[in-house]
Amino acid sequence: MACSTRVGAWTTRLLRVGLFAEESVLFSNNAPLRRGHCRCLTTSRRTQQAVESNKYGGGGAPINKVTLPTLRRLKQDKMPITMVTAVDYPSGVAVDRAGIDVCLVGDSLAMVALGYEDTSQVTLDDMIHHSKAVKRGCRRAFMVTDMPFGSYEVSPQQAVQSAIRLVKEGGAEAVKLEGGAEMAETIKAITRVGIPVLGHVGLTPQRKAGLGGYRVQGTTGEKAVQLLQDTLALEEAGCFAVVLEAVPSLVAHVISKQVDIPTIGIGAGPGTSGQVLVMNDLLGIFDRFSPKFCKRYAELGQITQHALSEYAAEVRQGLFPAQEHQYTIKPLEYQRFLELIGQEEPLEAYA
Ligand SMILES: Nc1nc(=O)c2c([nH]1)NC[C@@H]1CN(c3ccc(C(=O)N[C@@H](CCC(=O)O)C(=O)O)cc3)CN21
Ligand SMILES: CC(C)C(=O)C(=O)O
Repeated sequence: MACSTRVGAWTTRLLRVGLFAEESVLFSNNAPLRRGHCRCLTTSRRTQQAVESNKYGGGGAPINKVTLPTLRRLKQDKMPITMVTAVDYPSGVAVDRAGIDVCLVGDSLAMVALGYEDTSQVTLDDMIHHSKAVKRGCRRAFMVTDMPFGSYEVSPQQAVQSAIRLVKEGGAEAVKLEGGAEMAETIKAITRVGIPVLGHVGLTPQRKAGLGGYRVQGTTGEKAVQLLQDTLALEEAGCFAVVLEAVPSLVAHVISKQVDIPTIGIGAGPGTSGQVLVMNDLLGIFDRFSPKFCKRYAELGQITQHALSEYAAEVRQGLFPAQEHQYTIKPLEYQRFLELIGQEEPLEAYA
């Protein structure tokens, strides 16, 4: 029984990778598998079809597009939902190629892409501009855009108008907004016009000043109850999932068990239905702060710095461009060129 459950989970896992990764090493005939007993799955017809169908059809939606039912199914199958932020076309492409389920155009782009101190100054127009770029690269993942501070708090009407712009102009498939029970009416108004809403409780960065900084939330019994009530209110209001940010793992786990919708954690431990990180943090290209919850999977900041310094040094030393980076002209044409401009002396050879 336990064994078949495990194989079942692995079937799902393998199918997901096959469905979503553009060049899946797991499916090449002699690629090593992490679990030997699942090798038979690599040759199953369904899997093969999944790999072959993993191509974008002429301008239409990719065959294996992630939708709300996909996310519900992942939670049902106890498969962790993966979510990461993107801010532009290349990061959108990277999310899609990695087979990430949800691509968040988070308002953290204020800090990681625009250099603001916090997320308070980023505008709806900024979010639309970045969403458009991400969407051009990210077509398979489900794209959610953050409603920026000031674009939804005034009234449900204001929120609906802003959400419609994010969908219509930015290409968002859903919107995310921060806050608990007090946002219920707003969430109902947005979902009523057919726009899915992702909730966000715990550390809500747009309320940084009110929270007294970027601090862990729900750390007392009473505060944890409040967090649970807020999450239940968001579910009741119609959110398709809720982000839990910077809360103790035990609290996030209990909350996740109490709601039917998926919970996506950032600094909320492994007991949620999924995880989200800011791409710049996990790639090591943001160094203004490093929250405890962030794991750096690469040091691209260092790699970038090294590459740029080396380029500058090579240009200064005359090592770049080398022969292989240059275009040529036929000798006779070059001769003709010199004659036409009346230049008799051939130039000195390059240094
Ligand atoms: N690059 C980036 N990554 C993020 O995760 C992120 C942003 N930007 N911008 C918007 C918010 C701000 N976030 C933050 C920022 C700092 C901490 C932080 O330093 N937290 C302390 C907690 C201290 C405590 O309360 O004990 C930590 O040590 O993790 C947490 C979340 C999350 N969001
Ligand atoms: C940290 C994530 C959840 C976010 O809200 C953002 O990137 O803005």
